[in-house]
Amino acid sequence: MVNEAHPPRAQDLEELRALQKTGREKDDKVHAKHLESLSETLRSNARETGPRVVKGEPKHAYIPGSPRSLEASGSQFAKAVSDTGLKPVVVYHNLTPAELYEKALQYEPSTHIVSSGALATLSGAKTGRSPKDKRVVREATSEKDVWWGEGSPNFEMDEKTFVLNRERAVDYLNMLDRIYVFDGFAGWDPKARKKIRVVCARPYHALFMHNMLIRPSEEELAEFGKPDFTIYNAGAFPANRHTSYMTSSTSIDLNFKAREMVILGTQYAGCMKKGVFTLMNYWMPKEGILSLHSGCNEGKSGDVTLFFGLSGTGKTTLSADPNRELIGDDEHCWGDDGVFNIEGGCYAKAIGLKKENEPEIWNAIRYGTILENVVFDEETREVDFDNSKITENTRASYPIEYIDNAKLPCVGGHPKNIIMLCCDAFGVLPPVSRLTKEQAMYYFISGYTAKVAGTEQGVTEPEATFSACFGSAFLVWHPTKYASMLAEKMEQHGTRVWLINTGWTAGSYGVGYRFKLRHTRAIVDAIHSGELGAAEYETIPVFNLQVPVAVTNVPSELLKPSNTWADKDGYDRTLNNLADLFKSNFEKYADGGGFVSAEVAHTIVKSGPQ
Ligand SMILES: Nc1ncnc2c1ncn2[C@@H]1O[C@H](COP(=O)(O)OP(=O)(O)OP(=O)(O)O)[C@@H](O)[C@H]1O
Ligand SMILES: O=C([O-])CC(=O)C(=O)O
Ligand SMILES: [Ca+2]
Ligand SMILES: [Mn+2]
Repeated sequence: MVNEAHPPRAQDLEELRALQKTGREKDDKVHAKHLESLSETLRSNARETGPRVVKGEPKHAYIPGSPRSLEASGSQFAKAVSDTGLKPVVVYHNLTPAELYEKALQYEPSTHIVSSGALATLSGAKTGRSPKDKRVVREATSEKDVWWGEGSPNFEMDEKTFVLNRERAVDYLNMLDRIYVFDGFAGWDPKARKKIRVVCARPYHALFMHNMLIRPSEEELAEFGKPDFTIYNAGAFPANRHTSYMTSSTSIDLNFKAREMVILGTQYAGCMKKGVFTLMNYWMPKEGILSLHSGCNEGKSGDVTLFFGLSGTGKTTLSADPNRELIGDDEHCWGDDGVFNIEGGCYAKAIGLKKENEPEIWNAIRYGTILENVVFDEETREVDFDNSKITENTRASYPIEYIDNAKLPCVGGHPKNIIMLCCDAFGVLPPVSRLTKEQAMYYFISGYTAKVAGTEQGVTEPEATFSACFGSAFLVWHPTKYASMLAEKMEQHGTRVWLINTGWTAGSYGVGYRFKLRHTRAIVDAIHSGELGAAEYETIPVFNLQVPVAVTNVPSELLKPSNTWADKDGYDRTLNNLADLFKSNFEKYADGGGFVSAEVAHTIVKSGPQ
């Protein structure tokens, strides 16, 4: 029976659908300004003006003779269009997560919704950063500031080659049916923040930067204007291997003078966030602000802690603390007013994630969160966080406010404590030590961690990594520039420094085991409660590190690794071997790098292992 009491409000389906959505009047002037600015961003080097940029679905942008109409007529020449001047570019500017979900699900075959509501996707062949393919343009305005040569992460490129790669990326983007732009900020201090524009081909990349940058308000977006820096992400398109300097089909190129970055041949989203970080590592020290690869949180009394550490050492895991407000998990600046986060979101390692161990991160994995390269059940859409079939480096990207006790805005006072994290797979460094000022410099410049050599069967030898300032891959200036700024700030604010090993004990990887997360957390709690500031210490040999005799909720025998090794000779040998690795790594800093005197450098060297 038809219910005549409720006659339809619409006469046909189209009318019915029109009733479904409401919209607000948009300011035409703001709209036109955005289109003009987007067109300028997409201008190729070879043209006076940018392409015709339109908003809305491509069908509205249909023009006779365009590649679309050729495509519609079944022409085999559909894709063979060289004249981008006649092709309109449909640009989606600062879409909301809901809109980006829809685009991703519609156009990206590898993108799915999982049971928590998060968006699972694949980054393609590259599932981690490509530091060897990162290049910095050598040009007059920045040349003298940049750390070049041996040990530096900044492989050079000339301006001409950058233009070639930029053109390749821009042409690729202009030929697509639809592209995505996200405008946002880097840096929570309004005085220091930079306007970042990301142009990309994949909705997933736009959602990633929506999560990772600081999201502008409607007013801020209306007044955004010219960006300070633009990222062209053409990651699905390879670099031309015949171009100078290209060592592979991947190329990530930074140009400080042009204020641009070009990504070719990698879709791993982390490249974009660490590109922004590299930029800040160049710009911030120029303004007297120290940028750091670190997590950050704040206690109830307003005491701030920075967590330094290389990838996988525990910055994200340990900065998420139920008793403390999260300021950020990966990139911070320390200026005259205190600290501020660079980012608007977190990028957590997801491998082995368990609700019991990391409830804050677990709960952040929901609608709006991107899950990169995870494996899930085809029917139930339950994620198997233990599965590393695609990569060990599975990741979750979410806005910082998805962590319940995040502090917004993400700023804090001057740090009371600095915790330097390492994951020592050799199993010889103590779970916690208190560092002197000189030791703090030594361990900061050394930037030690040791990874397990690989996930292959039978490979048990850990591999030591020394990465200056716990993030050499992202540095622009010489490491001693950051180190001398850190020394000055710590001195001025009386910051205490601790070294925590979140890695192995009772033997190297393969024999011993990784410190339990609950023990590491108990150590962090003891630092924050003041317990370790007042504790009794003894000094262990070779590294001359001061180790507490007792820590609440940590078995005392764990505090000195020599206690936990069954093979005592093996312990001594491994300890001395690691000391030698530290010493030979530090040789290159013995002269102070021009930023600290040779005399100061000498006292720092003396504080390392002997
Ligand atoms: N004792 C421990 N302390 C800290 N983390 C531990 C410990 N034991 C295991 N882990 C695991 O180690 C990993 C630490 O990774 P985390 O994401 O915190 O690294 P990160 O320092 O933030 O690196 P990145 O800069 O790459 O983001 C997590 O997967 C965590 O579950
Ligand atoms: O940059 C990335 O891809 C992840 C990260 O935080 C790091 O490696 O330090
Ligand atoms: Ca992290
Ligand atoms: Mn990081």
